[in-house]
This record gives sequence, structure tokens and C-alpha cells, in this order.
Amino acid sequence: MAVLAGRLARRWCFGLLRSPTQVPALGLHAGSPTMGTSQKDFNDAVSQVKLLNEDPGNEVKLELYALYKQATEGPCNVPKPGMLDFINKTKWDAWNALGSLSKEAARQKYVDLVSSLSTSSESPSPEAPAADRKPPEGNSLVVTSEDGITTIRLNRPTKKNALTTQMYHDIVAALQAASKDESTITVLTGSGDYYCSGNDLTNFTHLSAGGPEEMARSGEVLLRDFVDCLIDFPKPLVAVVNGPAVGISVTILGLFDVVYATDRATFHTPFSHLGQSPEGCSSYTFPKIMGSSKAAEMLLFGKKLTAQEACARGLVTEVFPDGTFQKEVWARLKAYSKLPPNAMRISKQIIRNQEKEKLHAVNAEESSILRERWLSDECMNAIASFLSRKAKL
Ligand SMILES: CCCCCC/C=C/C(=O)SCCNC(=O)CCNC(=O)[C@H](O)C(C)(C)COP(=O)(O)OP(=O)(O)OC[C@H]1O[C@@H](n2cnc3c(N)ncnc32)[C@H](O)[C@@H]1OP(=O)(O)O
Repeated sequence: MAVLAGRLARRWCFGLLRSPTQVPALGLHAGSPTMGTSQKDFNDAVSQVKLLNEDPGNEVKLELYALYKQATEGPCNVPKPGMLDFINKTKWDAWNALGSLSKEAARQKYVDLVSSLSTSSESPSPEAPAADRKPPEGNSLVVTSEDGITTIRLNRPTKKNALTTQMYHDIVAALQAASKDESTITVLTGSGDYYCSGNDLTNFTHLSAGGPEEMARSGEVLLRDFVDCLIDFPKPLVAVVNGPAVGISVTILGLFDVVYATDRATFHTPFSHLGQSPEGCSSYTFPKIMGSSKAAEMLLFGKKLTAQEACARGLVTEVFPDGTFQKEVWARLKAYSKLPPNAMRISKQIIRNQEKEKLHAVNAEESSILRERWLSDECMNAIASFLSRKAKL
């Protein structure tokens, strides 16, 4: 349990705590006095934590939190927070893991830990070389319009372009704008080595006052709106799959008009592994595109396809060698973008209109089923598992 708590903390729990001065947000208040020889040292250490030059990192912050609670309140005897209250549960786990450690021993460990941090932060290491530093997470979505093509680029390469809640909203807004702009073709692609790793699993940790039920309810609405927008998109919609694709970034491909992929791309829908169920209308489009047994292999068993396999199954239009992928694809799209826009729009309408109603109904049903799935133990355990790094899909 202690290991899990530590891992959870390292992965995501304290993502909100960017500055060491925010450590008190964990509950590290200089509270009631503690007895014993290290009382003053302990109080000094509590003050010192707030003055550290460098962020000690989430794992250390969690350790500090647990030791502080043990030193000031003794062994953990408060009720365990609910499974979905990830942050408080992780803090509780860390405190509880200290078992019957005495207050005095906890104070001593706290003081020793702070002292080791203070020493290391007094001698700052030279700045890391640029290649070792991760670029800042700036604009997660970049929209450009050029040569008759509006490009919506997922731009979180350090997170494999995982989709945050904000990004779903931004993609909807970008599609709405693209449907009315001067461009003839709209493209979705990714920055970096991945196309998209699907839904950002930390979306599940952002609980509002309404708790998990509210999170699931708003997730259902957002998912439905996002997919509806793809179903109704009036212009040719092209996916330029620049690398591996996971989850919802794969399922929605059935709603695109054309899908070009690098030969480095893979296509993976690990819904059962995550205790979830298909979305993006894939429960309807995949059997239609590739036949029901091939669709089941992907959607039920999470079989990962190579780009060539996805092309053979009809999910991908054409595969290009990675070395020439960008050049070849964009040259082709530029040529297509010069075709008469109204003709393309009308042709798309004829093709899609036949099943639009069906697609909207499927989307509504998939979204509603997912709302229930998100509240299931299977789903919550799988997400906690990913966040704790126990499982890599
Ligand atoms: C409105 C809501 C709609 C929801 C609809 C339902 C949607 C369902 C889905 O999309 S299900 C699919 C969800 N995605 C996943 O399960 C993928 C999870 N990620 C992985 O398995 C791996 O990260 C990987 C295989 C994509 C890449 O592995 P690797 O090459 O080893 O890289 P890292 O794991 O080190 O990843 C780098 C960095 O990115 C973070 N990250 C990657 N994917 C996600 C993700 N989906 N959610 C959150 N974070 C992700 C990863 O944690 C690393 O972060 P770090 O650098 O450690 O801070």
C-alpha cells in the first residue's frame, strides 16, 4: 500500500503543487506543539520547508506530509477517503503506512529529511542541457490555416498528446470555426512521436464538488458533444496519423473521410483493460468497416494493429514510409484542397447523410453507457493502476 501511495503521488497527486511554498496546502500547518527534545528542531524544520529553493518533488512532499501528520497527530485513525477521492486517499495511505511509528521518531525523521533537502538546495546544480529539459506545456492545441487546409494539431508531445478536458472543448471550437472558414479541407494531426494517447487519464482525478457522479455526468455530455461535432462536420475531414494512436483517437477515425498513416503508427483501443467501453461511434463504424469479428478483436480484446493491418481492415486509407510521410501527405492534401469546395461538401453530405441519424443515436448510447462504466470499480481500479504506473498498456 505504501508503495502504491508513493507511486500515485509521484505520478499525479501533487501535480497541483508546483511550488514548495505550497506544501502547507497538504495540511502542513505549524499546529499544536509537540513534546520532546526535538520540538524546536521540528518547528524550525516546518518553517524551513517553506523556504526551500527547489521543489523537492511530489514523492518527498508526500513523505513530508505523512511524517508531519504522524509527528503532530500520531498514528492515522481518521476514516479512509473514498476510492475516487484520489488525492486525499493517497495522502491517507502515506500517513497510514507509517503505522505505529512514535511521534518523536516521526519528528526526528521529518527533521532529518528537511535537513537533507536544505543541504541539497544550497548547492544548486548547473542548469540542465537543453536536450534534457522538457519543453513547457504551452498551447495544447494549435490551429493553423494555409493553402486551403485548416490543421488542428494536438500539441502535448510530452504527454503523447493525451486529450485533456480543455482540449475536447478546444477541438469542438476549432471544428466549428473550420466548418465556416475559407478552407476546403480540415486535418487533425499530432506533434512529436505520437498521434494521440487517447483520453488523458488524469481527467478522472479532477473531481468537482458534485463528486464522481458529477464528473461522469459532465464527461458524458462532453463526449457526446465532441463526437456529435465530428458526425456533423460538413467538409472533408482528414486524419494525418503521425505515430501511435490510442483509445478515442482511434475510435473516431471511423468518422473521418480519409486516414493517412505513417508506417510507424499503431492503432489500439484498450477499453476492456480500462474497464471502459467503446465510444466515438466505433461500436457501429468498426463492424461496418472491418467486419464484426475483427472489430471485436480490437474493441473487446484491445488488439493493437500495425498501420498495415489497419489499412488492410479499411480503417486507414493509405500507409506511407515514415521518412517521407509528411512530405508526401501534405503534397497530396495541397492538391486535393484545390478541388471545388462545394462539390466536395455536397459529395460528403450524400455519403454521410444516409447514416447521420444512426450515428447520433449510437453516440448517445455509447456516451450514456460510458457514464456508468466510469463509476465502476473495474474502471476506477484500472485508472488508479495506470496512474500508479503498475500497468503500461
Ligand atoms: C470527455 C471524456 C471522453 C473520454 C472518452 C473515453 C476515452 C477513452 C480512451 O481514450 S481510452 C485510452 C486512454 N489512454 C491510455 O490508456 C493510454 C495510457 N498511456 C500509456 O499506456 C502509455 O503512456 C503510452 C503507451 C501511450 C506511451 O508509453 P511510453 O512511450 O512509455 O511513454 P510514457 O508512458 O512515459 O508517457 C509519457 C508521458 O505521457 C503521459 N501519458 C501518456 N498517455 C497518457 C494518458 N492517456 N493520460 C495521461 N497521461 C498520459 C505519461 O503518464 C507520461 O507522463 P510523465 O512524463 O511520466 O509525467
